[in-house]
Amino acid sequence: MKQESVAENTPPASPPPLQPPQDDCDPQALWIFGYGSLVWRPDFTYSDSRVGFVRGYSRRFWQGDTFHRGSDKMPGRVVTLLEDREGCTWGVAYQVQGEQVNEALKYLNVREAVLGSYDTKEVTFYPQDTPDQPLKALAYVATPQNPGYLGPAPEEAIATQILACRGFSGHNLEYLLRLADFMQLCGPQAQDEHLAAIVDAVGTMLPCFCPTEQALALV
Ligand SMILES: N[C@@H](CCC(=O)N[C@@H](CS)C(=O)NCC(=O)O)C(=O)O
Repeated sequence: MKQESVAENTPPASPPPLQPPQDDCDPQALWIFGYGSLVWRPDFTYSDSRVGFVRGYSRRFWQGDTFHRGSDKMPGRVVTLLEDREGCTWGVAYQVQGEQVNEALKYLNVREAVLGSYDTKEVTFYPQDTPDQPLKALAYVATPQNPGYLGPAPEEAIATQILACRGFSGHNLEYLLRLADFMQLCGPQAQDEHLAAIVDAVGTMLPCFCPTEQALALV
């Protein structure tokens, strides 16, 4: 068997991993921005949280999901951020400090990157109460280059897909309605026309899909 020198089979040095944005006040701290399921189910330990928004992005149900809210045969639809100069997306920023940082990043790498095909991106987060004191935060964004990306579709078609899908984390309808609940809590200044149009389409179709008591059993 040909003896390869170490140099021949040593993989090229990969670029250093993207360093997540650090909190200026505490270099050990990190803010993580959630705008989909992270809004209601962060499932990692954090020290603080803020409701607020990011500018320059719109939220879209354009990412397919074959694990959490769908399957290989029937992929569900979950949200990603679309670059949009006029866009504004409301969500929750979570501050992690000390050991929480690595624990959160390890957990989210599996949940978001490995299972969800999301990449990380640095965003500027504006807390609702102190929009004049923005924070650098890490967001998980599904780009059009990832294999699960479904892209745009009429809201009625997205609603039909959501009504029909479920995965290991539950029904896709729960994902939609919990996000809609969060947006209700943010108040009238938090608008998401895309989300509202899908919720309206679901409301119109749900009675045709199944009687009310069955619909309630879905979530
Ligand atoms: N990255 C967005 C979306 C996250 C998201 O919804 N990711 C899916 C992975 S495909 C997830 O974690 N789902 C868990 C669930 O549906 O409960 C966020 O910050 O919330």
